[in-house]
Amino acid sequence: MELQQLLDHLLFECQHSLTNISINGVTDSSSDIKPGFIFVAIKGYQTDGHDYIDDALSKGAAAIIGEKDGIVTSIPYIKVENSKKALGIVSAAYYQYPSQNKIMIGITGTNGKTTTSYMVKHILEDIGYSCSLIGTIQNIVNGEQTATQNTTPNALKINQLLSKSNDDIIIMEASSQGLAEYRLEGIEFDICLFTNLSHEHLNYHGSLEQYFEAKALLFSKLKKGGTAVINADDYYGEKLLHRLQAQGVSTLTFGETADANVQMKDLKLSYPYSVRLKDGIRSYEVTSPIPGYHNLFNVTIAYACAKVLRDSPVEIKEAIECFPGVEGRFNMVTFPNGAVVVIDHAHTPDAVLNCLQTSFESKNGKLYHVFGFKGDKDTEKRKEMVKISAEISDHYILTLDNLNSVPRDEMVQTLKELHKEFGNEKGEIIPDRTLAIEKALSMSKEGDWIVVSGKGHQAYQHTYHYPSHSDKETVLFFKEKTPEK
Ligand SMILES: CC(=O)N[C@H]1[C@@H](OP(=O)(O)OP(=O)(O)OC[C@H]2O[C@@H](n3ccc(=O)[nH]c3=O)[C@H](O)[C@@H]2O)O[C@H](CO)[C@@H](O)[C@@H]1O[C@H](C)C(=O)N[C@@H](C)C(=O)N[C@H](CCC(=O)O)C(=O)O
Ligand SMILES: Nc1ncnc2c1ncn2[C@@H]1O[C@H](COP(=O)(O)OP(=O)(O)OP(=O)(O)O)[C@@H](O)[C@H]1O
Repeated sequence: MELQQLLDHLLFECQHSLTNISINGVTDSSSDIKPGFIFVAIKGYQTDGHDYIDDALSKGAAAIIGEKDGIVTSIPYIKVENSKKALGIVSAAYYQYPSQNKIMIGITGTNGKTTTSYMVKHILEDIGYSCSLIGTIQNIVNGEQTATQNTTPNALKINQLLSKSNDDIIIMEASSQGLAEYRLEGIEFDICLFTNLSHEHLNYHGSLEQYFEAKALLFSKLKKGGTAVINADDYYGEKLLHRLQAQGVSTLTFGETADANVQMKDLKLSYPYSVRLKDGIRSYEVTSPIPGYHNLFNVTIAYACAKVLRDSPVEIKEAIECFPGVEGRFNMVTFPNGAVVVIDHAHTPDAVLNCLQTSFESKNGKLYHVFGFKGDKDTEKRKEMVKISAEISDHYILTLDNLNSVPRDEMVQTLKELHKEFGNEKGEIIPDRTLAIEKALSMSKEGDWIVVSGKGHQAYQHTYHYPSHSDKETVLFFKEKTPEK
């Protein structure tokens, strides 16, 4: 492809002639540069891609894009305002704007993105579409699963996945960091979903308002004629709704609020969980295959999203009811003694509240809660999570989660302080996660529920007393060791 063609939508300065330069690929990683590539130098959190410009020259790059002034090279140096944004614009051009040729669904919100994305995929496949999925647990393209480092990968990776996909529809989770870091630059959507907004990632965004504005960026990427599907019960959902309506964007709302387009009525908050969805003059009772008030919302948003593409409520309802669930989202394991263990990814106060509340309403005995906090992440949310656990559970065990760069002793000290300040006499601290789970299990009896939250599908980052690699593996290991009654 001609270099000039790639730069069509980019604002830049360049001292070199840009004619007759052919580009064979785009990359922002010096290790992937091949002759004829354009190298986009990005200043990251760990490394500055501009330091690899000499490397790019020696590997035969045909042009460099960067945001630093005063760089002199023998090949065109294309100076832009923001390299991350430029990566999006250039990648979309190189892969010929693949998002324009697909039905694109983007999902944002604090909680429920992963669950909803899998549910939407399941429904749409059930009614005859093929779907790719880009999200937290994995990417699935043409039925092939690949590991992912980010919920929302960078713009280059997204365009590569889109151009590889032969599926009809792409369902993407859009994280606030992804949106703020221009990972969705150059991507357009047919349907954008807003699940909810609550306390999370404030270490990154600074305030709830800024966090909301990052989420709201997704909706500026709607194609002409696209639809925004919004939680009308949520304060920020309502704010977004008014903003989009003022811009003439087509919207579809859901929630318990009376004027929602898909109104949730008669919520049944015990097994079998169900909700009646009032959709215009029609009304459908839908049984949720996964427990919890929060999952009734996920069912509703998935219904509303599918309905935008195919107005077949009965087919959609039937598909929802046979949804198999998602790895690490309210996964229940029943022990021989009759206790139930729930493994859940809840790592925000709102998610912990939902997960504990659901377990509280389902238990027939005591409720135990094993949880911790990821190092380097939002620290402000921790006290709320401890307060909620102290309030709802009968006994909580604070334990370790991913430490990231935080030393173990420092995190244990943090747990002690949180326990002292916001917990109560019902709690204790067992740093080793596998021992914490073992302790909760040893206390449990028939009818008790044990919630192990925070990690869900994620593999352990550390080694513990028992040699397992995830909460699921730990729980199943103990289940195997427990004699049948
Ligand atoms: C803090 C953050 O956002 N980091 C993201 C960022 O990494 P970084 O800034 O550290 O990158 P870097 O290593 O400094 O490299 C900068 C540039 O130099 C280049 N480089 C680097 C080394 C080299 O030898 N040669 C070279 O060219 C790199 O290719 C890159 O272009 O850019 C990477 C590529 O896009 C991301 O994978 C990475 O996400 C990390 C893994 C991460 O954990 N991010 C979190 C904050 C995040 O984004 N989370 C959300 C989900 C949140 C949630 O809801 O739970 C997500 O979407 O994943
Ligand atoms: N609609 C919802 N409202 C509130 N909490 C929810 C909702 N859906 C799921 N949760 C809770 O949030 C946890 C994470 O759910 P899910 O993975 O679907 O969300 P997410 O937005 O993708 O989060 P992450 O990006 O961190 O994975 C679940 O394990 C559950 O405890």
